[in-house]
Amino acid sequence: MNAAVYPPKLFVRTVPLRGGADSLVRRLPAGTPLAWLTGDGGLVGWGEAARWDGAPEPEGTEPTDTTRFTEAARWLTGLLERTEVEDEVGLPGTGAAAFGTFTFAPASSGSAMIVPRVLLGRRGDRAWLTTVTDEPGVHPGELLYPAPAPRPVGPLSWSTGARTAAEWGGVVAETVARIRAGELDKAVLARDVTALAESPIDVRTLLERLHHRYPQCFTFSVAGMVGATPELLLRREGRELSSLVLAGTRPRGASAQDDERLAEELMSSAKDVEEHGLAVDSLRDALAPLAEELVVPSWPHLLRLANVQHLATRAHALLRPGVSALDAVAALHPTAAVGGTPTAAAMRLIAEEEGMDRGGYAGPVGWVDGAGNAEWGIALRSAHVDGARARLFAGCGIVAGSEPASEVAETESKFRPVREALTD
Ligand SMILES: C=C(O[C@H]1C=CC=C(C(=O)O)[C@@H]1O)C(=O)O
Repeated sequence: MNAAVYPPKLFVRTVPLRGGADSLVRRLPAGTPLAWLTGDGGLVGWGEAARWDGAPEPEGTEPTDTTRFTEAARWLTGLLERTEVEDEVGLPGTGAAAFGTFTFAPASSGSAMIVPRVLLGRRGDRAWLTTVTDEPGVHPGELLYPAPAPRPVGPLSWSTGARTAAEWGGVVAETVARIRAGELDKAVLARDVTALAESPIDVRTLLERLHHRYPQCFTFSVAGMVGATPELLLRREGRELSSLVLAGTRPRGASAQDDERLAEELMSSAKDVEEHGLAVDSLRDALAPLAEELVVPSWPHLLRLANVQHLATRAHALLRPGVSALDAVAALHPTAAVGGTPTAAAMRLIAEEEGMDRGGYAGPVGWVDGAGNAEWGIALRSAHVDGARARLFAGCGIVAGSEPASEVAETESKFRPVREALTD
């Protein structure tokens, strides 16, 4: 059924939670949790009051096609028009809110938007509960039963994805040759590995471990996509937009001295500064037509995570009136941190060379509320979890100066967050 045609009428109520909500994950029932967790708060949800599933575009559709975003935006607008909201809190994420995941490429399946039946949120010392019903005045009073504790994952068997590490190194070498021949400037190539557990994986276990180990990241779970991404495609509050662009990577060092040496090497590497610059340029070019003001620092800073360190640039914009969060998501995806430069040539090369369907990996993932506030990350350091199976993804920006062996090593560092979250 195409839910986009007949969104249901919904009744939404948000109330403050006086006792706070210390661990959002610990409130989640098992099943298919919805989550967006940041250092100091976030949103978790469960149940489905309304859902949109994007139909994949036909094979051969232009890789930069944005139909899935416009369809989702149309569905959301229709839904919000038919929604009655009582909001006693009035913060970003209160009132009507939907979680979403979009595929990297238009011809993949997996784009979805979900309005949960129950949503629990926290921002600083404010916490709230939102309930969504099909009839007015029947909001259940007590929904915060203690949930059963998350289950360990148990033993896993690992297998190669579309390509072995060695084969993928060959693809990197081929891509470097195409870049040096002048076909394009940059392409972000990814590979996958699969883990199979003996019983369905409890996503809450992954969320808890990822959030604990990567508090600066955005830990998410939406329609099977689970991970902890450091890359913020956009945050929209009112008309203010911010974005954190990442590209250029080194591992963390074994000692403080080693760490410092790797950081200095990264900050002064012409190859990484070029790779980063292309990602920043793609964001600036996509955002400029949507913005009245745009501030992009001219030099990146260093972002240190538990597994890797990155070159990072935080951009700020004041959006033109009428530009919605999903308009901005559609315009910004894919930045050259996950696609390449020029975008269309890089998307074609990715489709030809990678030998796999990325699904939601490297696509936008996040949430949007009825007032238009939103946070969307890029689904990196992530896996698609389906029952007992998790398919993990990791990719690297390839430019003329890239070396296959170091790119293979970099993918291993980028698999680590989910690999370790799966390990009891
Ligand atoms: C494509 C990924 O990372 C991107 C984001 C940060 C740094 C990157 C890099 O240095 O290659 C990538 O552009 C990934 O984690 O799968």
